[in-house]
Amino acid sequence: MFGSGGGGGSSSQLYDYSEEEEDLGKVYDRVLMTRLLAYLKPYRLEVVLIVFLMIGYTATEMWLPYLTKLGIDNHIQPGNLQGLEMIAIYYVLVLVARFIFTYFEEYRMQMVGQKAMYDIRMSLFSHLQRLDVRFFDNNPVGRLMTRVMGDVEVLRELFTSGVITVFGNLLTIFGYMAVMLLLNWKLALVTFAVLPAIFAATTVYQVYSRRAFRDQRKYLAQINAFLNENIVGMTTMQLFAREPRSWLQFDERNKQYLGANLRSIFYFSLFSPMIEVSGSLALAVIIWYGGGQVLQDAMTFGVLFAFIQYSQRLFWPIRDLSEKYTIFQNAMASSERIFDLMDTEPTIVSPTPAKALEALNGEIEFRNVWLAYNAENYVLRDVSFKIKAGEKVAIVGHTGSGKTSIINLLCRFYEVSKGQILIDGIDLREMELQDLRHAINIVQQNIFLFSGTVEKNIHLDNPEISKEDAIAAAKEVHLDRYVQKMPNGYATEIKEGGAGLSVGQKQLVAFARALASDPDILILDEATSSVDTETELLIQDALSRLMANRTSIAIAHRLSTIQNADKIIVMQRGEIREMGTHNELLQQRGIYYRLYQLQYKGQEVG
Ligand SMILES: Nc1ncnc2c1ncn2[C@@H]1O[C@H](COP(=O)(O)OP(=O)(O)OP(=O)(O)O)[C@@H](O)[C@H]1O
Repeated sequence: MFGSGGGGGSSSQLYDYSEEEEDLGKVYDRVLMTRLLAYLKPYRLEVVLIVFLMIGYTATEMWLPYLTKLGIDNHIQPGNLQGLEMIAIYYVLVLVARFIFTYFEEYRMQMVGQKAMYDIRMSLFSHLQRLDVRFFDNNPVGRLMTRVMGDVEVLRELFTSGVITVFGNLLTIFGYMAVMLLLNWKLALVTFAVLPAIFAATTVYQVYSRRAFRDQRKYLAQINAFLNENIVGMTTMQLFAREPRSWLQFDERNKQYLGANLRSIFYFSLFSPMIEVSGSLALAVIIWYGGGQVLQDAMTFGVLFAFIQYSQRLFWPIRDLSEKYTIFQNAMASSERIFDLMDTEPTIVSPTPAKALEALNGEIEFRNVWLAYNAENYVLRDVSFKIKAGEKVAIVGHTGSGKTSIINLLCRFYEVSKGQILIDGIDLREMELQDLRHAINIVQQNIFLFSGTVEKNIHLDNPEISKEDAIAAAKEVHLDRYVQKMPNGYATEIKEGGAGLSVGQKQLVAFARALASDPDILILDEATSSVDTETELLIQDALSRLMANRTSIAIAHRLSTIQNADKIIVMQRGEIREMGTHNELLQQRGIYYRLYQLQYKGQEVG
């Protein structure tokens, strides 16, 4: 008995994705199979057609040896050439029919498989889009990519050469056996005597190849994860001259993968001739027993000749079936992981019914808010504050003090553990998520630019933002002057991740993006990286334009931002320790004062 597939669970080790590849799992699981077959439902007519094509193929295929028997027994042996050409014509016609059946069956089957995979990929992707940030914290990109592309590809094999062809294989096997029994049941039974040997060879092959196969998948997953991490982190690796170490680590994984591949090939190389030998054994038996019968006139030579062909054709579907075993096993493991992902429900969802939001004023209140990302490990403790509509607030504090966490909660990327967050007096949890995210715009520290034009990176395909709006926003935040210098202006293609733009330019693109969407509340996670003085002045001016006439919260790293703030919230170890204006807080000579001396004072000019 095989254990059920691993699935789920997060790995803390760097490259260890093995736990989810450990078990190859069951060959057949009714629940999984039912869910999988549901994806064939929209194509059930196609499937019925494929089954008919398959029956047609098997039926035509079975005629071929029989026609040779007719030719030998009725014409060649008695020396009666009349009608032999008709048999030759029939033979060709049957071959053509078989070709047509094969072509349509194969084409339709691949098409249904591809369409079903398209559907699964779409539902996986839209499911991923609904999942909340916490899920992505725990699931590395590599793993999710494997789900959407790798695991789904395994299922394609199940749909195209698994489910339906098993039926075809069984049909062929039983069809041939029936015809052989009808032609000469004694010779048929003698031929079938070889079948146990084939089944034994197949079983042995399955047992040994399974382990090799499992290792293959495990090591491949590890190589993928390793490659992913190393390519993404190539610059850091080169900077720290880690190439030789990484080379050795890759070599080790590559060797393991090679070993598993070779083992798998070894078993297959052994299995293939074993099937061949069994086939030849059947041939020997037929010649020996059948030949004897022909000499005793108990059987015609044509039947013997047909039997030789039937027996050879019988072994291919049997061998095919043994390969299906692996396909089923893989598909069950993959589908278990895919459904695991599909069954992961987002924890942060819109309520039903949600409160309808008219235009927001942008008043924010945190009421005794607590947050723990993990268990009872609170990173925000009893945080309470109010921000009036249109106020500019700066949050400051040492690293890890909980500044980003406040923003994460306000955008409802995470749920509060205790307490309440209200916008215009409405609890976030009572709002439609779409409405909330529409009302808030966040300029993050790591600005994400999509591959596409500058213009697209500003309006992000939002139909409410026209090209003119996008350009106006770019002008307002001083991005325009840089875009004008680009080869194609706003139509200039930006590479994925914004490679080719400077840090300052990227920030301006993000500002233009935020301004164009005209949010009620603006959140700014200020970048710490410094830019040249000229750009810095442009950024500061852009910022003040961006923040004008709307509620804004900034995790502040700029002196200008804190000086311009109506209120500064000072965080320490997850708690609000001080709150007030720049001057008020300086006078208190408390945490802010020290922080100011350490972090901000140096930015003072003159
Ligand atoms: N996704 C997460 N899962 C678990 N713990 C987290 C997560 N994000 C942050 N933390 C933890 O919560 C605490 C507060 O982190 P937070 O990012 O809010 O601090 P911060 O003040 O914004 O720090 P920085 O100035 O360095 O960005 C830290 O101890 C951090 O390790």
